Amino acid sequence: MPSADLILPLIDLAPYLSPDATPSSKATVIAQVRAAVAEFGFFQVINHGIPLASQHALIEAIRTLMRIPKEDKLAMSFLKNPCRRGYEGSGDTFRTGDKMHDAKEAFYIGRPSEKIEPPGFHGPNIWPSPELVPEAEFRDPVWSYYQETNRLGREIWQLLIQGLGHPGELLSQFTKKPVVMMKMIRYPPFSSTLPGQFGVGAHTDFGGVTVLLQEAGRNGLEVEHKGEWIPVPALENVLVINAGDMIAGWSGGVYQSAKHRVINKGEEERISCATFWHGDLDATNPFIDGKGEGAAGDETVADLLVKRFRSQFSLMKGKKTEEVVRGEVFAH
Ligand SMILES: O=C(O)CCC(=O)C(=O)O
Ligand SMILES: [Fe+2]
Repeated sequence: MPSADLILPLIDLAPYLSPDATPSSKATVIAQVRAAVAEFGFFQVINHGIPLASQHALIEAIRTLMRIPKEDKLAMSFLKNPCRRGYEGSGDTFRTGDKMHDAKEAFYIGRPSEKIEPPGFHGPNIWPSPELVPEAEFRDPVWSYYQETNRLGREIWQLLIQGLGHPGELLSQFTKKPVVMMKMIRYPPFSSTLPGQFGVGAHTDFGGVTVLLQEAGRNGLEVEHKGEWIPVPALENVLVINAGDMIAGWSGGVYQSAKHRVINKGEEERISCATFWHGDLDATNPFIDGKGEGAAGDETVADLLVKRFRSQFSLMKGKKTEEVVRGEVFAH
């Protein structure tokens, strides 16, 4: 049962991001973020720097894309793409241990690279042809939001690094060409969902920082906290931030990676967009500089992502390591 009493912390990022932020106003935000991620693994933010118009344009773009004919969406299937970019149909994701596949459909883009780069995290994006969806209605607003959410993901990473007592500049050693995947999601209305089916089944995120935009008023996200499910209200111009397993592990357990799930109980579709800001493929734990807290270990971002993708999805059962490494079974 979702708990009505608990709410996630709501953090104002202005005292950290604004041009007149001072060392002391920044320190306050760093402490708030540390406390929230240590307790809940999740928090919500205001004054995050992503313009409202850009959020609205993104949501409209996702809605537009999801309305094109099914066969045109399937022609862009992420299952056929070596870097897992493109369209994920309802039912394509089945987490090990789930009773039923996810109801959601989604579309993925990431850092664009001309060539497919092993192990399959970097490569060209897929876009619908302009005849199908004019660039002004999908590609342009999506790309512009991707860049904004990238900037915010970087700031949150820096906040987390500072929260463990390290200088924020450590991030520039950790990342020059980070893996940043963006997943645009549509949840069908409740009446189109099978009995017992979740929009997204309970899971933790795999990697670094997740920045989540929920369409205002379309609730459905719940976060597990001490055995209870906390509903996360979908509020206008409020983003949700959470830490993934890589951060939790690298922080030596100071930061939490909380389980969460989505059930759209409404009679209207729900649109959301999650950006997963991981880090450079060959980067190792940025929380270690010999000073602050942090766990030891020399695994890279690529090692941890591949390991998690292999263990979580049934899709991967029976797949050979070479196939995983080629990126054939890479999904969020
Ligand atoms: O759509 C949401 O509100 C959450 C999505 C999510 O948890 C995910 O894609 O990992
Ligand atoms: Fe998630």
